[in-house]
Amino acid sequence: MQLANGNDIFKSLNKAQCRAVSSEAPTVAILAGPGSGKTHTLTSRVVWLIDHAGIPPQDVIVATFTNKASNEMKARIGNALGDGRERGVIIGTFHSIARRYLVKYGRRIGIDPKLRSDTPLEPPVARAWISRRKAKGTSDEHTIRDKKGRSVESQALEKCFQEYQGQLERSNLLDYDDLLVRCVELLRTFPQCVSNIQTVLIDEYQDTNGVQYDLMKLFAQKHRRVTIVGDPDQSIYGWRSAEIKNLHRLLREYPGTDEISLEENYRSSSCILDTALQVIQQDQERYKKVLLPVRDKGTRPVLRKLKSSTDEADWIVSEIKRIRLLSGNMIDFDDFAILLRSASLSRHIESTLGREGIAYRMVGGFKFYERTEIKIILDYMRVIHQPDNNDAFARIINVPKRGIGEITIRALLEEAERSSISLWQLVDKHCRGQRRAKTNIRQQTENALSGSLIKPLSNLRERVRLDAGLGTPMNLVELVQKLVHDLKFQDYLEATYGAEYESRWANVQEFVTLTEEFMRQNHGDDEALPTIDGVAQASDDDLLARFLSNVSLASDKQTEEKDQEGKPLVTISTIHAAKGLEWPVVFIPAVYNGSIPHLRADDHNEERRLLYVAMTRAKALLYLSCPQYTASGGGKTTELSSFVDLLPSSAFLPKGPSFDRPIMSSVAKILSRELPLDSVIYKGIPSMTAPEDNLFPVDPNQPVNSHTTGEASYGAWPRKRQKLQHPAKSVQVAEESVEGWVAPYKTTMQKAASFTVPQAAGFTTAGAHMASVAAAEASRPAPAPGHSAPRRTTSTRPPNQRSLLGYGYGVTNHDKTKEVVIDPRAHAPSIPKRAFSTPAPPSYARRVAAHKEYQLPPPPAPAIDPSLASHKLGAAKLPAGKPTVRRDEAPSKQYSCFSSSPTRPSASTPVSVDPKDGGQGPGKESEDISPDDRRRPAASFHATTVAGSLGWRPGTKRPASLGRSGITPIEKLNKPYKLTIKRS
Ligand SMILES: Nc1ncnc2c1ncn2[C@@H]1O[C@H](COP(=O)(O)OP(=O)(O)OP(=O)(O)O)[C@@H](O)[C@H]1O
Repeated sequence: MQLANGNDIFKSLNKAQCRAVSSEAPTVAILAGPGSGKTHTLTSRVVWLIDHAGIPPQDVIVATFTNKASNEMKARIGNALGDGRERGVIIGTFHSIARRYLVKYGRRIGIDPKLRSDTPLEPPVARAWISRRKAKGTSDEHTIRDKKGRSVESQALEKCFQEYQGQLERSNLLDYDDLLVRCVELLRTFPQCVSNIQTVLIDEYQDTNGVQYDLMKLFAQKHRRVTIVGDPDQSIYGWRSAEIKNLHRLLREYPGTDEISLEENYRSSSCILDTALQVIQQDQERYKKVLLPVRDKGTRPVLRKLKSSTDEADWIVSEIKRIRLLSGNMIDFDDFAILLRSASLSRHIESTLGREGIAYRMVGGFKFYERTEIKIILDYMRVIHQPDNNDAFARIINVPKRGIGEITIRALLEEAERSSISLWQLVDKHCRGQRRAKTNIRQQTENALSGSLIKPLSNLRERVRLDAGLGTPMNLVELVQKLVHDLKFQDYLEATYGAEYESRWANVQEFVTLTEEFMRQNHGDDEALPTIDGVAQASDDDLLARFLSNVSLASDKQTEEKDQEGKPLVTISTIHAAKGLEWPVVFIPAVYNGSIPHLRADDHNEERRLLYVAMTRAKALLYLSCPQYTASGGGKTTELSSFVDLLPSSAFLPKGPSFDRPIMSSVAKILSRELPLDSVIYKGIPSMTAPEDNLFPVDPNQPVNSHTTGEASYGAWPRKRQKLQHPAKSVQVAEESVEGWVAPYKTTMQKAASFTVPQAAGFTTAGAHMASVAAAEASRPAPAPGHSAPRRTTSTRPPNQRSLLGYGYGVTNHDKTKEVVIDPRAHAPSIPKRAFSTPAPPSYARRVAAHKEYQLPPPPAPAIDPSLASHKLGAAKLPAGKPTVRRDEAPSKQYSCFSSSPTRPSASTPVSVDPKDGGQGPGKESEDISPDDRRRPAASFHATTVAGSLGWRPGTKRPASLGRSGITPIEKLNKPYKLTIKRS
């Protein structure tokens, strides 16, 4: 059908969608599965009704579930109509539409147009009861049970309800539920208010509750023209009184409804859809319907098992980076969503994203450190640490309530300022009776403050201070637990937030876990600076101070991210808030019993539907994960969610897929995007990047690969800064696959004199490193005559891990025969296989010697005062000038974190790296250094920082990565080749 502006809205619709859009029936019910185009169809129907059926936009009401959905829908209608007519459509959530009617016509039922909404109500049980009573609409069920399952005396509640309502009316207040209830009252009493409305359309109908159903009917009372779209399988708001039975009610009350089902899923790959359907089909009572995939098969969803929640977060972030890199940025950060059953699960993921400099947005809630309950505890800790922190003290002085009003707090602050003392000191003086006259603080308030704030906090302060000499000091975990206990914080949350309290309490528990982890990771003085002769250092053993500054850095980072408009952001969302949305890649962490299905959920079918909703948000790649323990180094053991456990193991891949060309092409096809050329993809990949999901073992009981193999990776930073390993091991990695070859060019590593000196534990300079390596090499006993030097291993890659060189070319045999054969591409016959077989690394000493052949630039003026040149690194155990340890005695750990990483243009990395990384990442470094460079090991420099002429010397073996023509290694990666590496 051509619109007036020439657009054809039917062009993007299938047959069933076209029928739904142009149905002449007064009532149309479109019931279909996820991704079948319900919202798309509803939007098109609005356009059709306005443009084709000629209904004036202002006579159309469209109710959506969220403001975001209504904004999007309005934009789409506007795009199709193209002439601004969409501005007339009454579109919004039920609440916002109801509010509009009450503001315009509410006076008729005694509502002042300047009505205000929302007011806090206590106690919570009564509040929940009242809310549910209002949500039921005309339903007459007025008894409920409280949280512990006891039936609540409805008479008493009724009285409470009447008093509550009376108070609201006297104050011209409407609470959230009232908006709907009073609008129903208005439209019943004065139907003429909606006499113009010709048609009503409802999105996400399965989540309407009783009063919303009443409203829908009242909006449409004149013409009884209603269109609804919904999916009973996606009903996830039962806990908010959504009623699936509204569907039957509609069919009963609107006979002749045109029921249309949409059977094609346009969103997800067929593999994702199959697995999601297997989950929802476990519910035997559901309304069955057909849902057929339209998209490519794609790859199977991943079910990844990890050791702990911390590992889980690290793995998610490493996978995000892997996908982004190996897709050549075809998939960017805003294509990823991490969907959580509860917001309290976000903390590890937020902190890992922050540490990695990846910006994210939080949908459906606040970021962890911005949550009220967390802010309160932190403020208490700040006051304990520094009682003179006026801001923090003023925020907690009446939280929980101590009978101090705003006016008193202001008066106290002013008095403190006049007297040039802190608020704490002032209140302390009042409480001791040392001060009286100037404030209006009353005696009983003083007592309350003294007993509930000053004394307990002073006491805690004494107990956490190491220098108090009061025996074993209280540690951070004990401090938080004691605070939470003494403040009766659980009761406070319950009394303040009612039904919402559980998720807030879960955040508090998560905060306790955070302190436990902090304690585990900070038992030593990890933040030591080099000691300098004659310059004394203060001891930094105040864990509370360190903890608080880490938190500030992390939360500053979150705040800064607010300003990153236009920048692609990873989305973290609750599953509930993700309804109706879609992303190319979706992660669903914490898939264990207790999380999903949730510990306190009554309705397991609704929990299953939640998982189904989450899984069906994914277009091309879907990842589920389950940590073995809920926290690192301990925590509770978990059990895989029974919804997933019931599925055959063949439904999932045990780890992320290999993103070779065929797989990435299929992903591109599903997303209708263009996959960049291999050469473009390779250019963006730092050398030595592990192309596989191999950073964590598939069996979480096995040790973590990255820590044991030292394989370079773009994965997460090690949680704890690595101590300096013996240099010999680093050499081994640096020399991988280039034995017998003398570097004919200078590398950044050889310009060690120009490096800056990072002064943190675990770091050394490249120069120091090279000198010690040369010394180690020199101290190696010469091989006996007739014996060749012991052969060094050519790779530290584990047998099951593919080299980056193999990416995109179909590696075969890689762990069975210990031989990696990278299939040739047809147009690469000129490079003989043997030329690249088993290249052995040259000695590092020879490379150092080679480096001497080149003239180094004159050394820059010393950055450090020569008088301080005798400084020694504190915790960093630097090798002595002449290492005595022989290479073959070297410890097996590999040092993979050189701070002397050269600055590299970070063209493909739009994320600016914040040196303030929450104290959990690397030390302060140049902001020019891209995150990838930060963790690029020394071994990788040679491929990317070539400064001299290229080419290879006759008589030496050509390195695998350097072609005959002397092209740079990275260019070589962009060319077709055939490579065989024999692993000895
Ligand atoms: N006929 C079609 N041809 C191609 N793509 C379509 C078609 N119909 C819908 N789509 C696309 O399918 C995806 C899902 O559509 P939409 O969000 O409308 O589905 P939905 O049924 O409302 O999903 P859900 O119930 O899961 O929220 C969107 O990306 C949409 O553009």
